[in-house]
Amino acid sequence: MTTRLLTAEGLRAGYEGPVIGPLDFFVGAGEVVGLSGPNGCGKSTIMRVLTGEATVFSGRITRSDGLRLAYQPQTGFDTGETPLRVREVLRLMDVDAATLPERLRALLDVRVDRLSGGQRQLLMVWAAVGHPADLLLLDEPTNNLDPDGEALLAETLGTLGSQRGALVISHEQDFLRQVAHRLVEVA
Ligand SMILES: Nc1ncnc2c1ncn2[C@@H]1O[C@H](COP(=O)(O)OP(=O)(O)OP(=O)(O)O)[C@@H](O)[C@H]1O
Repeated sequence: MTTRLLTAEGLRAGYEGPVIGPLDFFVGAGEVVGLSGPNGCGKSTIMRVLTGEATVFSGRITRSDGLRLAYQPQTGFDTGETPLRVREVLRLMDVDAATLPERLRALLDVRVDRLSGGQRQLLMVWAAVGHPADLLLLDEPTNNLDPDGEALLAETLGTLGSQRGALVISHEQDFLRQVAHRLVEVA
């Protein structure tokens, strides 16, 4: 049987009160699982349960022992006034620059506050993909990506290997169908 990295059972979660559930799904090692559903149905909330930003009201979500997570939030990150360069951000995030695709390696010495929207998105996505984590949480990773960036991401998710898994939220049905082994519909 596949090792389960993450298992949700009767999960009801949210903020002041539940906004999702009850929901059952799992992510096995070697699997990419897609989360789809309309705006506001609670897809990001599932990821926020794992980062501690949302609350479990009933049911549960279980991680495999010692599971390491990498999270690419939909909203991106703010480096504020500090003029960090791409290589410094990656170092802070414990990401090996050698794992980056060529088009991002060319940006290593650029200040992150001077990246274009798509370059910034590529950086966020590869900060998660390049992190030595067992489970990748990618929230709308294709936002702002051009077709080459999207193809590169699809290819990378296809070669995660048998030990790692990914939970991917996307409104792009074609992309999800291409990368996901299974889809979970969040109503
Ligand atoms: N911090 C918060 N406090 C209270 N309610 C919130 C908070 N964040 C999100 N919500 C609400 O929870 C519900 C689910 O939001 P969530 O962001 O999980 O949806 P989503 O499916 O990811 O949406 P989208 O596809 O638009 O990104 C929405 O009704 C939203 O208004």
